[in-house]
Amino acid sequence: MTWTVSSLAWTMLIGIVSVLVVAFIGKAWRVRRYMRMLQKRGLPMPPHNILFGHLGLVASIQRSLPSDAHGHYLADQIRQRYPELEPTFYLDLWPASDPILVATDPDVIAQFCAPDHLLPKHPGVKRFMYPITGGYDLNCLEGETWKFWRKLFNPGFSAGHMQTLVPTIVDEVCIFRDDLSRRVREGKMFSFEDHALSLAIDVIGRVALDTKLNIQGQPNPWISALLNQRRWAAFGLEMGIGMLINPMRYFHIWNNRRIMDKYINRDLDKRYTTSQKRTTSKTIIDLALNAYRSEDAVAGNDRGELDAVFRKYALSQMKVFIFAGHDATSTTICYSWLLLSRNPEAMAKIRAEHDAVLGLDHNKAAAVLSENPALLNRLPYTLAVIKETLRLFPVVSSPRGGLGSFTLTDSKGQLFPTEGCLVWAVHHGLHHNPLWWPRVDEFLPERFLPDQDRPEELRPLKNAWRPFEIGPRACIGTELAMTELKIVLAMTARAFDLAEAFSEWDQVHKPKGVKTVDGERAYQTQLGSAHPVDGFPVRLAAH
Ligand code: HEM
Repeated sequence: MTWTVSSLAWTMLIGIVSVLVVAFIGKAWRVRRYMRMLQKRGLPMPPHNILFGHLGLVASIQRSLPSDAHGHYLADQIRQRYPELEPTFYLDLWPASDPILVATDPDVIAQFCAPDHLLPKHPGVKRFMYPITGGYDLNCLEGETWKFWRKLFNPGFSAGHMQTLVPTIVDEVCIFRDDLSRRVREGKMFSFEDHALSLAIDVIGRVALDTKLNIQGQPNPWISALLNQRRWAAFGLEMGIGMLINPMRYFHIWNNRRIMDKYINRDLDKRYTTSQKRTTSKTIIDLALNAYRSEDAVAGNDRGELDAVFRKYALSQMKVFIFAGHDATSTTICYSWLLLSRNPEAMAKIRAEHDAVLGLDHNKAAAVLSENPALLNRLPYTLAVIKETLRLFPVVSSPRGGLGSFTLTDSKGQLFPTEGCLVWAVHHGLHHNPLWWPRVDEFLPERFLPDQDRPEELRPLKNAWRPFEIGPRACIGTELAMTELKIVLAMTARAFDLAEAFSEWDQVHKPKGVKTVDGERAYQTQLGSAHPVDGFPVRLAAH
């Protein structure tokens, strides 16, 4: 009997494995044949191998890059290897990914991000966001549910509302500037990114939760859990199968979520019970609670406490704002400082603009801005520096899911089917393509000056600058990010001189393997979005 049961179990196991192997080979065959069919139609792709697709090419690119380089470098690395390849092309990385349609052509990207022609988010977005938000957040939602929440939160990010937030942001930047002054006195190498991250978290804490998180003062358990959660987030197989199925990954995701939810639930409940009335506040938490109270008012309900469905969505939304609200902004603070430190002429121009608009005493910039927030609109060179930083170091890209009925057309009239594809608007590839950008690798803020102050040959092409994406799913936090970045530069550019300290960092940490991307040591690494590698080590002096 024992023999019979065990042989039955073995037979079933072998049967299941055989079915899986046959399904795997069948799918591989279909994907490779599909790619060959597209290739025969003349659609662009790098040389395709019938057995391995483009896995060999990508493996060879990966070997030439640092092991922790961000995935968005891939598109531009392929362009460099195949300069005659069109800016929209297919990549076959199955089983690591669905077939990919890489888009670095502004007009092609505009076709699937446009209001009347919008592809849905790729399922990888939800997979990626799941550990961080649970997946019921603005970034992951679709259709009517997405529209409802987007409309609800839009007033919290309007340009007018941003002006009212300037004094609050200035308060937080004062702490940032004082911490940097302390670093100057210490005279040691330190991670600039740690300070930028803490600042951006404190700012979004005030804007979203109306709470002074004070991360710049001391660690906070729920924010530590959120930051730790980024390590476990995966779009696809990029962290390797071993790590994906590692039980410890699931334990960390569960535990971090437990810690985050406890804190945010407490805030939600406190806010809801202390004030049962609608408020005029435009913080994210109040906008969400107001909507809930309105539902009650219309239905004549008195639910006493928040219901489970609302709580699930509200929690997810608070987390996406705290996460997205600090992540890309802090990276941009780092890279704007890096680029200014490498370009003394640009640094001199931005300082001159601040002297002219905010007064000669940089210590008074905080008071001047708090009193007159509209002065931020009179800093065109500062704005141009930020835009050029986001061109050279974009932080996020836009992955969409292809549809059977949905075809893209390039300038030659070639039709690109999208069914079953990850349709990937790669902002890094778009911003680094010499087809769209003259003197593509140079830091030239002048590109983004108003028409009368800009050399005509540097005029940016329509739709080619899209670090926040364009269209209905564009970043809701654009105004906040731009306001915050301008304030940071206005309050710090004249106070400090920064020197990147990667050589010193390397001497201490002795990293192994390749440590540059196209000669750039301060390359971007994946941690949530694209972050400066090694925490951006610097030395700072008073200016
Ligand atoms: C430099 C800073 C930032 C950059 C470069 C950036 C970039 C982006 C991009 C490219 C998208 C679209 C993603 C896609 O198409 O799949 C996006 C969406 C989003 N961003 Fe940002 N972002 C920044 C700052 C912020 C801030 C400060 C907040 C919050 C206050 C925020 C919240 C969001 C949210 C909630 C979405 C999803 C919007 C929706 O689908 O309706 N971001 N961001």
